[in-house]
Amino acid sequence: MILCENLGKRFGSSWALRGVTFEVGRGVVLAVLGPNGAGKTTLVRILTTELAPTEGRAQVAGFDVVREAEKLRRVIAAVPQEARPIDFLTPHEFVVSYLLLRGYSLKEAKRRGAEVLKQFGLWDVRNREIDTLSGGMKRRTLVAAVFAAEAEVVFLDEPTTGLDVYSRRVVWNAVVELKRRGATVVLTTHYAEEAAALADWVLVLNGGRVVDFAPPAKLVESVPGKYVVEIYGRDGTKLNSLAVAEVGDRRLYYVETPAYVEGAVVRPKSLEDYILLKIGAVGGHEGD
Ligand SMILES: Nc1ncnc2c1ncn2[C@@H]1O[C@H](COP(=O)(O)OP(=O)(O)OP(=O)(O)O)[C@@H](O)[C@H]1O
Repeated sequence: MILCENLGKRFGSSWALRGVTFEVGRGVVLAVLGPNGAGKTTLVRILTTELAPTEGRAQVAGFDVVREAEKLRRVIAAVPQEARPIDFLTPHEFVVSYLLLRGYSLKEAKRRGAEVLKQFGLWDVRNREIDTLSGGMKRRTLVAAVFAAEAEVVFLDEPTTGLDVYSRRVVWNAVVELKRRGATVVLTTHYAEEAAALADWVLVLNGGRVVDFAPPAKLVESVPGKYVVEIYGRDGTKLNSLAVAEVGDRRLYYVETPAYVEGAVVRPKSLEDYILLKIGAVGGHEGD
């Protein structure tokens, strides 16, 4: 359903993406993880036909992103990173007009619109001007419209950034339902727990290169030990740890068995630990 071969994008003299190769099938949720500037948005922009690659090739739903861009646009839907719904419309008007633009009849657009506005907890505010809604509700309106469109491939670039815990889960449910319907979903995120909760496959980018491409559980497995002892401003060298991640004065010790240290937090390892160890160690945090 999505195929990239040696995909690269250069801006001026620097490469935002280089040598990106991977393939995912239908009904798969792919999370793209990586630090700021890793190339996540550039990849999504190429796959949604917004940007042309400098080298390599990519296919989405059987269409080449350059040569068959027109056809491809009909079977995908996307929420770009910083997109906002049109302010002077209401959520109802916005969702219905989005569906009309995508070729739904007015009757179908209204029916489907009502369905998703309820599902996304926007029914009570459906007739308020979007301008008067909170940032999270605006973002939910946008995701609701894209979700309503029943596209074959859906791209969500940081769909839950800035959302409260309830709204985040509303979006998560939408992703699960898209997958259940057989859609392929590409999701960029900075939240490891989001990727762990939703993704079948994770593409990890750093500095424009693929660092890993694997199911989330495999990435967690690659973290040494079973537990993490997090200590702030103190030494934990007596813990016999298998690996250590350092974030300023905070040290994370990866151990086989949980150990008690005063003032420490002990927890099972997670996908976040994979990122801290693998990306934290090699990554540059541009723009942080
Ligand atoms: N239009 C552009 N012109 C020049 N450089 C660009 C352009 N778009 C992106 N870049 C550069 O390409 C690199 C990758 O950027 P991209 O936005 O894809 O990263 P990202 O992983 O989405 O980052 P973030 O997590 O901060 O959103 C960065 O170094 C960025 O500065």
